[in-house]
Amino acid sequence: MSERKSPLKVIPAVSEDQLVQVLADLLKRCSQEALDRQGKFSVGLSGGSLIQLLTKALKLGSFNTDKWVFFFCDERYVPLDDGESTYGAYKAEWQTHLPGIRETQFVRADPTKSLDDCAAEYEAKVKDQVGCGCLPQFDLLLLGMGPDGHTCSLFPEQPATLQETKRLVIPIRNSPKPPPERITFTLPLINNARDVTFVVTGAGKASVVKRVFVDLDKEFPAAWVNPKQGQLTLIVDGGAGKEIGAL
Ligand SMILES: O=C(O)[C@H](O)[C@@H](O)[C@H](O)[C@H](O)COP(=O)(O)O
Repeated sequence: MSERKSPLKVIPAVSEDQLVQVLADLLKRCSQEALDRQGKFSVGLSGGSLIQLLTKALKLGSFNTDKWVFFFCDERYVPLDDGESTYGAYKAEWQTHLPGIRETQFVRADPTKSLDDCAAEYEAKVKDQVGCGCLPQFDLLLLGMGPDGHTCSLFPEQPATLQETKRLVIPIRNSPKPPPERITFTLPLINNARDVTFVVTGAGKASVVKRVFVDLDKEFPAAWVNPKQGQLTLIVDGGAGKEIGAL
């Protein structure tokens, strides 16, 4: 077990409605702080169940999102119109439910480039648009966690990815979860964010939630998320939080 740089804030939710409300409250606080500070709000998105939960939270909050910019903490290396694309999934969902969000507010990866170039170019986009010296600082990263303890596209089977110190976005080959090729944020970028929030649901993840967030078991990539100065938050439902006494 190793120390956290800042205390973990656990927010349990008894129902999906409550979880969506918690997420909306978080977005309200983080966006307000960012807009007051720099007139722009940079958010890193993840895929999976977060897509629909976030969509519901954005609808609930009725936010003015004009100055919000959306990045991808990881992305599958597939064409943008492929059913597996995380960007594609957000685009489809938000076109229907949040038509006020413009396509230009997404900072997308370019899968027409080679995988290495795609990752390097995405890093350049992050540096250019999030800025703040040589190590960009996101206002908020929204992360999911798989039952294997992966987060972003940092998988337990590929521990070398956790040792990256220079590159902020790296290519992933042979991902244990399909599709095999991806790009992902690395720990230096993730751990430099002002707010990092995991949203984890389902009883199937209860034991890994305990091993990651209580035991800080470094076997699991999610346990390496430890913001240097930022706030780490875990939003869980009753199932995912049941072994940490969250509810
Ligand atoms: O690219 C992917 O394969 C997914 O984005 C994946 O990394 C997901 O974020 C986690 O597995 C958590 O997903 P759930 O919240 O749906 O379990």
